[in-house]
Amino acid sequence: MYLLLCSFFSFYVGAVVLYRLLFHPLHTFPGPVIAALTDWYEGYFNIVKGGAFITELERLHKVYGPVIRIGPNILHFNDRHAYHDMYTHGSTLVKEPGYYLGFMSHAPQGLLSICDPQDARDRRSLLGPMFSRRAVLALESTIQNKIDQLISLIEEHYVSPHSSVKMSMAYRSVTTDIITEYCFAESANTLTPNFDHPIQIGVRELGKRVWIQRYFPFLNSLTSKAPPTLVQWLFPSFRSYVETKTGYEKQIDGLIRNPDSLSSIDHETIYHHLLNPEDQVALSRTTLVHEAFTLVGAGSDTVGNACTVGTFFALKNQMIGRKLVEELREAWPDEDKPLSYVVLEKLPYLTAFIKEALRFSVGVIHHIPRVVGGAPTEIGGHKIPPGTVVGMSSAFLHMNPDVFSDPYTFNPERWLTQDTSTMMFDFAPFSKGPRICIGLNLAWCELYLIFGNIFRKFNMTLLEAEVNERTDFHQSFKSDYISPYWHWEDYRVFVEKRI
Ligand code: HEM
Repeated sequence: MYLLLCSFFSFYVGAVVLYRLLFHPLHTFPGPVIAALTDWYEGYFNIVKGGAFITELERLHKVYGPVIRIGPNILHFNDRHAYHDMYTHGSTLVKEPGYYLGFMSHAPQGLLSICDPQDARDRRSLLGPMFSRRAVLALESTIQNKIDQLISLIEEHYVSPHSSVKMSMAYRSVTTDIITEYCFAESANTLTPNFDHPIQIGVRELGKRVWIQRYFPFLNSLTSKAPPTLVQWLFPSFRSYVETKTGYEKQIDGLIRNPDSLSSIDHETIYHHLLNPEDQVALSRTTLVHEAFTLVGAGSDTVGNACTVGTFFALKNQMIGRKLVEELREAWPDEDKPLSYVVLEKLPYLTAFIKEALRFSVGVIHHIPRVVGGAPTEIGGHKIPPGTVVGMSSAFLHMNPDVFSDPYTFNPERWLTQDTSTMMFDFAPFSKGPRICIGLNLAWCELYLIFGNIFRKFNMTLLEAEVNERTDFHQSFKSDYISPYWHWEDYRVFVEKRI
């Protein structure tokens, strides 16, 4: 019996190997043999090598060319035309459920994980008004208030030659407080003097487990079904997740019990749009909790990351920092009076700087996988069979020397040239097409206000000793945990008040 089972198993494995190597519709695409056989090729780099698949992709494209087979049924491209075929014009391609329901297994009913195009359109139509430019301008003062809190904390605790600020944590604290206040009119209040609120520490730690969650989503189902106290006891690092979830549930339960209380909330929130939608079925309590997790997750680290990267390069290259400050000082002579977003966004150097920060910080560094629909589709000049999973990390788009000359140099000046249309077409920090980031208006506003205030009000100096000079994409200076993790991101700065 044992022998029979072994023979059957060997026969099965042999047949799968033969099929994947010789008969699978993707068998003519180049790539490592092991990747053609198993999805665990990518899994190995993601989990065992700590987010190193992005570096491996760079190597593979050098060896095999612009299109490579990175899994039995997955192709990765390094070709700007392919990017636009998949995302910009790719409304027929849909999100790949295995990926989204895996890494978002704590919030599968939130917008980010919705794969069906009609369902996504429905949800976007509910959330869209909350994140329109008009809505962002209407809530600008709530964003500015949080930035004022950040400025006060830095002034009170760090304007001294004896202390320094870890900017990544300062930025993540302010962006978390902004997104929670903006969405719920209830800030998470993570802006604390040491910028070490447990939510911040927890999120960064849990972020590094995103690949475990992606490949073993059932672990999340288990923890979400178990009593919260047991989860916290078994996994102390889940504490902030459990507490955050309980906080969302409390607010949502209160609103469901007493919908009239919506009118007494300080300002418009997502619940004004999501509770009792006019032309859609009411969203369940679970869906509301998942949406809250999605918006906070998508809207905090991303902006914090762009701020961390931009500040690093503005301080590393003093010329960039000087130009920023000169422009800000001229436009904003009295720093005690706030300067509005609509004025800041007209400043050419600040605008160029923010675009460069977004280009360099990439946004979402992992390729965002899409599935080819019912008919073969042309992508980057290749006929791709239905059912194939395709993708391209926007790091390859942003670091393409044919469009962004000397791409590994952080250079805001590139955006000050006459014609930036080709660069703008390939500028995709928020992705493109029907599933483009829904929070991009809010993100731009935050970036102008945060950079504007920080560089106008403080003179910052990088603690050189802590800085790893490597900023090119060919070295292992970054990790792909869906968001990028920069190995130098924990740099610290000395701060002086600018007079
Ligand atoms: C610099 C800041 C930001 C960057 C670089 C960024 C980047 C992105 C990218 C690349 C996507 C596509 C992801 C995918 O298809 O898998 C996305 C989607 C999304 N983003 Fe952002 N984002 C930023 C800020 C925000 C903010 C402030 C919010 C707050 C509301 C937000 C909410 C979302 C949501 C809900 C989605 C899913 C949209 C959908 O699937 O239809 N993002 N973002």
